[in-house]
Amino acid sequence: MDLKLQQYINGKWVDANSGNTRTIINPFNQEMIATVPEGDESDAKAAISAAREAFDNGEWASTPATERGTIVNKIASLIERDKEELAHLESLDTGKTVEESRGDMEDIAGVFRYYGEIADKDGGELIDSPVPNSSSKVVHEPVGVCGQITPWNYPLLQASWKLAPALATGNTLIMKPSEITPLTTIKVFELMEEAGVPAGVANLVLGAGNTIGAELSSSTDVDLISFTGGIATGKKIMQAASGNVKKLALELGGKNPNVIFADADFELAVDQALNGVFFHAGQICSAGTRLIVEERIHDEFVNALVERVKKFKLGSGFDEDTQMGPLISAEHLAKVEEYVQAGVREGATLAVGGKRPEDPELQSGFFFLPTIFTDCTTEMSVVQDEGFGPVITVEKFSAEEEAVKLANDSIYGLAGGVFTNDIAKAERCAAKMRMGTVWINEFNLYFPHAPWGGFKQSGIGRELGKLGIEEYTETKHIFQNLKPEPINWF
Ligand SMILES: NC(=O)c1ccc[n+]([C@@H]2O[C@H](COP(=O)([O-])OP(=O)(O)OC[C@H]3O[C@@H](n4cnc5c(N)ncnc54)[C@H](O)[C@@H]3O)[C@@H](O)[C@H]2O)c1
Ligand SMILES: C[N+](C)(C)CC=O
Repeated sequence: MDLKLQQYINGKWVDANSGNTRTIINPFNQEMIATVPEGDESDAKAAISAAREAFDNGEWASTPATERGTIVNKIASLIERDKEELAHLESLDTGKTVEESRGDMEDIAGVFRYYGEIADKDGGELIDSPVPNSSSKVVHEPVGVCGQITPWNYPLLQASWKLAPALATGNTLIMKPSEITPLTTIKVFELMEEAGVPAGVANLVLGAGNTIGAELSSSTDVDLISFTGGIATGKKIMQAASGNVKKLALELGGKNPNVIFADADFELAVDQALNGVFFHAGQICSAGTRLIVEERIHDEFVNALVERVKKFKLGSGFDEDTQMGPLISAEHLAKVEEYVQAGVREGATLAVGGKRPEDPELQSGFFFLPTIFTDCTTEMSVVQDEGFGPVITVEKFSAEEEAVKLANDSIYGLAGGVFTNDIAKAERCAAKMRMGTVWINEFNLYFPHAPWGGFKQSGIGRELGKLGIEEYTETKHIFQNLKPEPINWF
C-alpha cells in the first residue's frame, strides 16, 4: 500500500510514542489491510501543542484568506486526481461498494472546493453606529485550536466537513479519525501537505476515542471540539469539554422517519425508501429507518419492499453487481443482531431478513440480511433507537396530523422525508417536522451549499453551507471613538 501509515504531527510523519500499533481489517473477509500507529494521550498532547503554537504565532490566521482558499482548492484538485485510489481505500476499510466510495470522493472534493471558493468572501460588516463620531464594524476571526473527531461510516466525508471550513477560516486543528477506518484520512493528510498546508496547522493523531478523543475534549489548549458520532460519546465529550467551556459542534445519530402518503408516486416511494435505508447497509446517520405508511397502501407498499429486498445482491464492494456490503465489524454485527432480537421480543413482525445470510461466500464478512419489521408501534425499541444497520420498521397512519405526530415522536431530530404528490400537504408536514433536514419526494440528499445538523438530541450546530464556516469563527465587534473626550464621571 503506497500510503505513509503514520501520524502527522507538526509537519512530520511519526509513529506512536509508545510504539504500539493497530491492525486494520477488511470487513468483507477479515483480512488485514494495514498496520497503523496506535497513539495515546501523549501523542494527542504533542499534536495539541503543535496546533497551539501554530495558531498562537499567528501566521496561518493572518495568511490572506485568498491564499488559504487557494490551498483548500488545491486539496480539492488533488482529491480529484487521486479519486480512484481514495475510493479503493475507503471501500477496503468500510466494505461499502466502490461505486459509493467514488460518489463520496466527488462529494468530498466538492466540499473542499466550496470552502476554498468562499474563504475570502467574508469581508466583515459595517454597522451604522448610533454613537456620533464613531465607527462600528463586525469581523469574523478563527476560533483557534480545533479538535476534530470522526466516525467510521463515512470516514473521509465526515472529515472533509470539518477540515475544509477549519482551514479556510484560519484555524489550526488536530484530527482524530475512527480507529477502525483511518486510511483515507491519512491519505488526505498527505494531500494537504502536498497542497502546502504549513507545518503544525493540521495534525493527525491515530488511536482510540477514550484516550486521544478524551484528551482532545478535555485539554484546556483546545478551543473547539467538532464531533460526529453516537449520542453516548457526544454526551461524554460535552462533559469533558466543559472544563474550559470549549465551543462544541456535535453531529449525532438519528432514527429518521420517512412518511409515505397514499397519493405518492408508488414506484418512486418504494425505490427511495429502499435507497434511504439500505445504502451502505443502513450505516447512515440519516437513514430513513422509520417508515410511516398510510394505511390504504400499507400492505401493497410493504409487499413491494419485501419483493425488492429479496433480490438484493450482497457481496464484496469491489464486485460490480454488489448492491450492499457488510457491516463494519463483528462488534457492530452483534449489536445489530441484538437490536433485531429485541424487536422480535417486543412483538414486531419480521417480514423479511432478521438474520445473517447463509450464502457460504459471505461467511467471512460481517453481513446481515436486509430486514423489514411490520406491526411496529412507537414504544418499541426498534422504532425509537438507532440500530445503524439494514433494518426498517414500518408503522401505519390514517391522517396527516397522525403521521407528523409519529414522525416527531423521537429523541432524535436529524432528518426525515415526505412522499406525496400534494405539494401543499408536503409543505405543511415539512413545516411541522422537528428535524434539521426534511426531504420532499427525495431521501438522503446532501450537498456542500446547504447546512446539515440535528434538532433535539441529534446534535448542536451545523456543518456545510455558510453555517459550517460560522462554527469555526468567533464574531468580534470593533468600535472606534473618532472624537474621544473624557467622561468626567469620577
Ligand atoms: N449527524 C451526522 O451527520 C452523523 C454522521 C455520521 C455518523 N453519525 C453517527 O455516528 C454514529 C456511528 O459512528 P461511531 O460508532 O464511530 O460513533 P462513536 O461515537 O462510537 O465514535 C465516533 C468517534 O468518537 C471517538 N470516541 C469514542 N469515545 C470517545 C470519547 N470518550 N471521547 C472522545 N472521542 C471518543 C471514536 O474513537 C470515533 O473516532 C452513529 O450514531 C451515527 O448516527 C452521525
Ligand atoms: C451525513 N451523511 C449522510 C453523509 C452521513 C451520515 O452518516
